[in-house]
Amino acid sequence: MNEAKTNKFSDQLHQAAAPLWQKSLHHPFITELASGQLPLTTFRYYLTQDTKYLEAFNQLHEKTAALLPSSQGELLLRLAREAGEDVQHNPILLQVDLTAGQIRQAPIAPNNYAYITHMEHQLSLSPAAAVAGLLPCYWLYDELADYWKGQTSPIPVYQAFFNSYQTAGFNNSTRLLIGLVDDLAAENSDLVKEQMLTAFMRSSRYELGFWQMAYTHQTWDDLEN
Ligand SMILES: Cc1ncc(CN)c(N)n1
Repeated sequence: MNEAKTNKFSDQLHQAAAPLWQKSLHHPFITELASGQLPLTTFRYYLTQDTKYLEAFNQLHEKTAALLPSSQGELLLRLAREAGEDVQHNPILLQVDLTAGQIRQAPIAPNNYAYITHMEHQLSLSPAAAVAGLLPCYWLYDELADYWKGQTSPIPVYQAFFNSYQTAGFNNSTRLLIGLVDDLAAENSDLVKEQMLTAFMRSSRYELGFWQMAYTHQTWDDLEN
């Protein structure tokens, strides 16, 4: 076994989150996307919430980059640009006739709100925790993309969604962010590393919650029941 690999902080993170990520991989939202059985209204709900999420996520990159030394901040902004998730020009939104106005008018759902708020909170703890909180968004979808390589959905727009994450740009951005997290862990104290682990695990839970939120079309009224 490669000792350098097993000593990496990101390996610890991956190991801790693996059971949660397995649940994401096998969530009914994902399996029904692949089988083609997912209702289009559910996919539209997901895309509506995801567009709001990605807008906030882009801003979080900028806020986090501003707290990092300039070389690390520039790297963070570059990998976000090169990941290929362009919320302004997402062809999948066009394919399901989802307009910017419809997305704006839809209320943000509780899990989405909590996930974004959680990532924003990390900014007040440490830049390293903020970066670690961003990582599951890349890394989980990169693993999903790998899993999706063997799948073909009978619904073309669901297949287009799978394909959109199977790009060298997304994979490369994920690798760069993992490297940045490892660098930050190496530079920081045990206390900060603990913050990083907590931020990463909570983001992983909110990722799993995101599928469930979309699958059930979660609303704020649901919190009363
Ligand atoms: C909620 C969520 N998590 C992750 C990704 C992929 N960056 C995404 N688009 N949306």
